[in-house]
Amino acid sequence: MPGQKPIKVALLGCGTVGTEVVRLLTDHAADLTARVGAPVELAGIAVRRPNKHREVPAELLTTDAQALVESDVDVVVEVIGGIEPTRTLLLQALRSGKSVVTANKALLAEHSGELFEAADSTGADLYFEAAVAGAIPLIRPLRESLAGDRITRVMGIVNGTTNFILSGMDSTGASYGETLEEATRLGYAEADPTADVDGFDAASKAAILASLAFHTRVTAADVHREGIAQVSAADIAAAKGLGRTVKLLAICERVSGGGADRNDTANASEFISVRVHPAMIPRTHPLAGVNGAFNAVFVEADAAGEMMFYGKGAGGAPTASAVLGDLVAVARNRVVSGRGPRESAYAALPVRPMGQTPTRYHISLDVADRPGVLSQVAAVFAEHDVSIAAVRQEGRVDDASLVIVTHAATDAALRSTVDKIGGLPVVRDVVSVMRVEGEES
Ligand SMILES: NC(=O)C1=CN([C@@H]2O[C@H](COP(=O)(O)OP(=O)(O)OC[C@H]3O[C@@H](n4cnc5c(N)ncnc54)[C@H](O)[C@@H]3O)[C@@H](O)[C@H]2O)C=CC1
Ligand SMILES: N[C@@H](CC=O)C(=O)O
Ligand code: NA
Repeated sequence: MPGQKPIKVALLGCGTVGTEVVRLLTDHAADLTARVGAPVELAGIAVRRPNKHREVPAELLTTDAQALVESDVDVVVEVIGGIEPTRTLLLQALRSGKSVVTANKALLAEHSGELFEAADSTGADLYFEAAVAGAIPLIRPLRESLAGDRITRVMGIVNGTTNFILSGMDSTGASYGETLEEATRLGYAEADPTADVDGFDAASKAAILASLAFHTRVTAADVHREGIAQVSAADIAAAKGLGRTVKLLAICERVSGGGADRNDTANASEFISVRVHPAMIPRTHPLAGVNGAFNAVFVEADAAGEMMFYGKGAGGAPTASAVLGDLVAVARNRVVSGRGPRESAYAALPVRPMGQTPTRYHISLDVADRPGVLSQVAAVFAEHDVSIAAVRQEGRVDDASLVIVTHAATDAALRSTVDKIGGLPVVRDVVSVMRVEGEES
């Protein structure tokens, strides 16, 4: 592209992902120029400690991220993470007409509204493929490919660290601590791994997916969130014994209801439900075979039917691949003075609280092996209006295990049922209580 003005890029952050972004930009410079139609030039890299980055050209490093954003660049690529200073830096970039590419799901899940408004104020692009499911193309399919369809459900495994831990516990019996350490060493875990383990990372991703799928602004605060800290070896063993496995699922659903006011969930004609929690799924379910740091997401749409997206959801290189894809897209837009998709939140569907979202449960109990136990337990379920779908009892010498799977029940009904059952003299221990997904109800 002789004579074509270069697209100048500011990179904010040079950790696990940033280092790989620099490598891909450098290694693929000629191809990127050909694909964009102009040279893509790294103008500077903002870091905290320049002496820790011997792998990147020293003359590009700066500790002044704000000055870099204010300089004569076209695109700001943000791979620092967290809310501040990134929110301020990206608002500044967008308000001065610079396109932004970010991998920062935590920021998008809380502040996408103001970021999109800042982008609209100047016609800048905001792209974020890396923010959900790393390398897997998922944001672009939802924002563009499926923009003409009606998406009804998005469900999947969107956190590599927790999937690495749960699949390790399931296959090798490895301890929770060991696998978390390994996930951190491999660059999957967030700077603070509690964001992964407590489900915050998956909840941010669920908020982004639900916003795109349902044309509604959904924030992390709208997402019901449970992490994996409470998943015990007993839960994993109970699941295995019944041909199931435990996964941390992000589930975004369109649900019919009975009004149109976003805050009036009792009378809305359509809601959405957005939740992240561990669940037992059948070992035959396609998500059961998604192991290690891999992610997989099912999307169901009226006309398209069912689709599954699978691949590497974490790690430096896979995430950098998604960042580079976005960089090429925004750079191409600048070359032709075009623009990518804006925010689409016109539907503004109400989010149904988890308390009104029934799910199925698996309950394992250690009980005394004597006549009448099952009827005592069943009576407590009936008393709380929780309907039993299946029961399995296995006797041992002096005690037995009782496994119950319910039809869909609310959290509140299930909790009071389990509390009362735990207090029955014939129940020795409530071994495991977990939601069940992926089975016919
Ligand atoms: N590691 C992964 O697998 C994935 C990460 N992401 C997201 O990518 C972003 C970056 O993640 P990682 O590279 O893993 O994190 P990291 O912690 O390895 O890198 C972040 C870097 O930013 C630097 N930094 C912090 N504050 C700064 C400031 N004010 N100015 C300049 N540099 C600053 C840190 O020193 C660090 O080197 C996060 O938003 C993360 O959620 C998204 C998908 C996958
Ligand atoms: N910490 C995240 C990284 C990618 O988003 C994960 O484990 O999936
Ligand atoms: Na992605």
